[in-house]
Amino acid sequence: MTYFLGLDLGTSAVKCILVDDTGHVTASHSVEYPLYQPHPGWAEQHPEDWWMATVEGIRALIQKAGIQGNEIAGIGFSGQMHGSVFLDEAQQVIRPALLWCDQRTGEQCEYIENTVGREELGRLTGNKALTGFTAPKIIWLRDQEPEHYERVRHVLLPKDYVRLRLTGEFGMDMADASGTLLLDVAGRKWSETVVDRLGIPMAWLPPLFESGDVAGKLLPEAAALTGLAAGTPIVAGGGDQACGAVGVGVVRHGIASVALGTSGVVFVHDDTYQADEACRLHSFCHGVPGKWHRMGVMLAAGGSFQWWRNHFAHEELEQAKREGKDVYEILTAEAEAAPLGSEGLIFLPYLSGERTPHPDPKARGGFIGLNLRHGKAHLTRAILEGITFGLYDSMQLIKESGIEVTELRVNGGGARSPFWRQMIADIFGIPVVTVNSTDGPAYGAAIMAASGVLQEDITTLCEKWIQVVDRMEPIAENHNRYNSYYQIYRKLYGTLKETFHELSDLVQK
Ligand SMILES: Nc1ncnc2c1ncn2[C@@H]1O[C@H](COP(=O)(O)OP(=O)(O)O)[C@@H](O)[C@H]1O
Ligand SMILES: O=C(CO)[C@@H](O)[C@H](O)COP(=O)(O)O
Repeated sequence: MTYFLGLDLGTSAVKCILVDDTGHVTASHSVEYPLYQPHPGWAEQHPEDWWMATVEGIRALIQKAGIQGNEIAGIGFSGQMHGSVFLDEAQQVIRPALLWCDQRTGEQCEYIENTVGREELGRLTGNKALTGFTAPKIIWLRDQEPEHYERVRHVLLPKDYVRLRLTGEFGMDMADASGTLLLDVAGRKWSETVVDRLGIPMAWLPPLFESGDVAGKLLPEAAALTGLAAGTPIVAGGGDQACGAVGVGVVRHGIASVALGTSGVVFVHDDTYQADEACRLHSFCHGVPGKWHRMGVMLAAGGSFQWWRNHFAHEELEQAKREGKDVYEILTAEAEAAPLGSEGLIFLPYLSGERTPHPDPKARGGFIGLNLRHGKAHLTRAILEGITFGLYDSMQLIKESGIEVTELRVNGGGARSPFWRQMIADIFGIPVVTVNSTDGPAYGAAIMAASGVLQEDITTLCEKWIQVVDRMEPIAENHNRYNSYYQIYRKLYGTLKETFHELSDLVQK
């Protein structure tokens, strides 16, 4: 049997899946690694942790599946986007990587917009300067750690660093490169103008590939460590959002994906390059060669729910341990018992600041409307509702761009919950569909690997391999009731913005 290996280097773990040549997932294995927050708003990881976890994950997967490494015909890589891996002349990591959710680069974003010109930047890259993107991180290093900046010879994104260790080759796919703010997204090439105006040496940036292109072959030493066969082809893969969309079949108009990972994303496919003047949505290259996509990104979607679990779900964590259950299932069951609208309680999910639709690193979270009747179940439900309202904000921008969406395909950890899926259908007023693969980005990466090795296009493979297994219709009455809450939700950021900034500044002092 021939297999393809899909790897997703996520924020919390690397997820490894094995897919056979009919598209069936035969085994999976995840290995977690830590995230460091040395200061408020900072988020870093050690590239060495990604490498060790990937090696361990692949080894364990092969063992679990009971196959030989040489039965794997190709490898595809998905990865958390935007993170900066700085390498020196000897390809050694200079400092921990700054991640997509790191908010330290507000000043550098202003500098970039002033240096390149705000409108010019939008015209050249399709995007505006956002704190999570890679270019502001490079400028931050120049400003704050000049001794490190001096040593930089290569800048890579997270999965591209691990692929370098596997193959010895530098490379980056168009989809992930779009999130650097250095790509001419329309032209699918590095923007010489932006790179030049920011004084970043072009030699630091790797060669570009489409997602299904073979970007290297497995080195013998990496084969010995992982149990794979030397020479196995590795395709360029994609940023996790493009891979996730491919993994649920969002490769044509009319279908949107909703990703509920640590971040939350609403994603639509574009056949041609499209960007709105104000760059309110991200306009990026898709993982489908020659196609594009737009998306709105929330920074703490599943991340808000995870925060709630970590700090306020001690009883549920104990119960989960005792009964061998998933703590999120216990929490969502509690939330389901509270009434729609959480009896007048609204949660604002800006725990990590926000990107879409409020690009504001100083935005903060909150519960609005608390009264004495409210108990824990109300708060848990309000969190899920608030996250979903935040995603619906992105859908409003998509609708305003004239895109009609008739179906939503969910992926990411949050998509496991039928209660949350129905809530999404009800709030959006659009049917929510689940597909046979629940491994979104890793599955998309495996499709890209198969595309590169079998020389079949990604869209055809999606049509062959992906089937709809469940569909939830929106309930009209719930949509109307949620809409009354949403109208209040969408006013709250504007009302509280100044307060958020004052609070954020107090903590920074
Ligand atoms: N059974 C579940 N019900 C609801 N939400 C869940 C469930 N399992 C996981 N989640 C949510 O999914 C998130 C993790 O999603 P995942 O796609 O694994 O994230 P990442 O790729 O960022 O590491 C958790 O933080 C949590 O909010
Ligand atoms: O910043 C973005 C997309 O622009 C995030 O989607 C990251 O790519 C990480 O996502 P998770 O899968 O960890 O939520």
